[in-house]
Amino acid sequence: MRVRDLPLSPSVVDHFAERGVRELYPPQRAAVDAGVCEGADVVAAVPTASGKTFVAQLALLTADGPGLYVCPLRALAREKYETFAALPGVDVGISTGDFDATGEALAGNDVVVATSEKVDSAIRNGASWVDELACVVVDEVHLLGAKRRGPTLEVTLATLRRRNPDLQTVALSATVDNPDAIADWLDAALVESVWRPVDLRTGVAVGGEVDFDDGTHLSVDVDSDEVGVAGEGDGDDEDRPVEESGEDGEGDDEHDPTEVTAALVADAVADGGQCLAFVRSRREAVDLAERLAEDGLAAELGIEDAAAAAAEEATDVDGTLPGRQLADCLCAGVAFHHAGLRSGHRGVVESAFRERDVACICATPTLAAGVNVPARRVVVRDQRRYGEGGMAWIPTLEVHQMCGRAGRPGLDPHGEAVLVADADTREEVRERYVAGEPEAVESQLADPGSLRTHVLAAVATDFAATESEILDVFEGTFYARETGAGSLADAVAVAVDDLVAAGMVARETGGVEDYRLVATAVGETTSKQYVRPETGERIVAGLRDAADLPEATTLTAFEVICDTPDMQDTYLGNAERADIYRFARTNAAHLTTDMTEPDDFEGWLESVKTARILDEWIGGATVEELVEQYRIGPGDLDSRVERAEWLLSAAEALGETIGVRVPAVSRARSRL
Ligand SMILES: Nc1ncnc2c1ncn2[C@@H]1O[C@H](COP(=O)(O)OP(=O)(O)OP(=O)(O)O)[C@@H](O)[C@H]1O
Repeated sequence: MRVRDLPLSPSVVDHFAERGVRELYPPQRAAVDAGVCEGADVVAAVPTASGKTFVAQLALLTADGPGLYVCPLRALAREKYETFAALPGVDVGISTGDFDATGEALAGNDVVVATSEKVDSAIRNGASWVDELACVVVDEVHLLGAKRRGPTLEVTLATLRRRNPDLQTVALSATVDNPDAIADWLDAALVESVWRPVDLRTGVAVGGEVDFDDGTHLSVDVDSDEVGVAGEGDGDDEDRPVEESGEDGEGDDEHDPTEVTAALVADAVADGGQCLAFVRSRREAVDLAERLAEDGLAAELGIEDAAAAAAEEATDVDGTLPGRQLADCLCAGVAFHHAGLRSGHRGVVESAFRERDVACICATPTLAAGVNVPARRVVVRDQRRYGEGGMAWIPTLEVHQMCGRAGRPGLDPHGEAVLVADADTREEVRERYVAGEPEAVESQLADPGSLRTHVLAAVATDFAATESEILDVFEGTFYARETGAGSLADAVAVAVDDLVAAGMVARETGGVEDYRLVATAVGETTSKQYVRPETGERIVAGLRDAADLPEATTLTAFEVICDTPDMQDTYLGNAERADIYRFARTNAAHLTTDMTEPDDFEGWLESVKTARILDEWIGGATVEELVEQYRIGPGDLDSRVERAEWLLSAAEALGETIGVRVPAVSRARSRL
């Protein structure tokens, strides 16, 4: 099937032809056969990098009105926005920030690219453009199974479909175990395929010997003189401490996973190929990159000048320690990539890799989630990482997404993914990740925190005034389709009680169930400001306490907003604990929490650390100084500043709602 035979304008056909897209890939053809160009609801579950974006574009370009492309990650939204904006004659808008705005400016666009949080927020704030949509495309729909994002995604999609029964829904998924359940939920045709534009072979390495699943074998020379650097884990999820990782081969360089990885990378680069190497934590990514930088990969690939230019670009972003480390690695043709890097640095790394100015990126699994960086060989050095219950195997779905980055269409005869194991883990690694199926997607809507948030939103937007009406709102969710909305009844009742106790919802007498649920003024503001009920409650209490302090300062304002579940945790190392403790004691007069009060003292001290960082930031400290002093990633600082702006603006709105004015809040916000 040819692109020019599709119902697309000639300029759009030319646009695709210029990018080498003339014939449809088999899964794309299947999506067309399923009616994606004629308004049909379609779920496409296909491997990484097999052309899902084109299916999205087909649906959006042929829809009978404006389209919405919902994307789980902001970094990805920007990339997709640029892809769509390049289409001739299509007006594209993007909406990823400003949690409390309706985004009415988006109304005139043909296509809007947004995160599900943004769409949810727009709905809560009464945006009318969502009712005009003809088509919604949800990318990475398997993220329904993610703890916080998943419930927002399914409730938002259910709400859009309830408000607009003619809405065409197209959902794109990685290969998962139950795509039929997702298709069932959306009453959509299922396109399921394992086809890939480049064949992928996956192998397990023990020492320098790799056995691939297609029966082929590869031997690489592992340098047994090197002393491995894997050994001091520091942080994942991504910045929590991790148990030592040298377990797989300490004292035996032949099996040191880092040296095996280095040998696999060197082998691919010697053959002119680029690599991605995945490790469990940020620290490991930096350590591995620094180790690989010793191997002269830039010279091997003949990219010294381009590598030096990429390093210069990285230096231009900032002068922080991670920035300098990155620039040094880039000079040697190697990079690292993780969520603690600033988006500017991540952008330099991604585009340098696409331009072939970097031989290898050492990354945490976040890179595998959607960013388009195909490589000849992918090496997954770590398959276990630290989680809530200790070291645990990484989900198969995630490892498959990493492996799926192997193989560049038209350039490589096949992609290669290698999982580094040892003699003891070889079989388990093979069974889990080579022979094993990815996990099924499971709804997380029953999680009490998520349910409280979405119950409050349903009441505050007047979609529901009784518990049974709340269940009606949830009727269209994946959870309800899988287990029946009725099974949520008890959990919804608990959520309502919690919200009443928190002063977010009130029971007014009268109505079909003898009472009506209404949002209190605080509940309404909390929902509109897009903060969680627990955050709203903490801010309200904090503002009242702050108003009673002899002198509330900007530190007070930051302490209040940092001690909420909507602010990210900031890791507090052993060495810093005493210092932050002293800081809290010295500044006790400016804090709303007495040191004897918190149930979770550690958590509160972490909040004080974040508050202190933000207070120093508005006091004029540079990114370089803060990164150095608090061992925080520059990207982490950026994201905390951004969240602080949002939470301070929510605090101002809540202060207005309860009639409590704390000038320090506005001062902190304007200085931020
Ligand atoms: N029919 C086609 N012919 C040639 N190239 C194509 C075709 N369809 C897509 N491509 C190219 O294949 C590459 C991967 O496509 P795309 O990014 O859409 O994959 P994806 O499935 O969305 O990946 P991800 O798993 O990252 O979401 C892109 O460079 C795209 O231009």
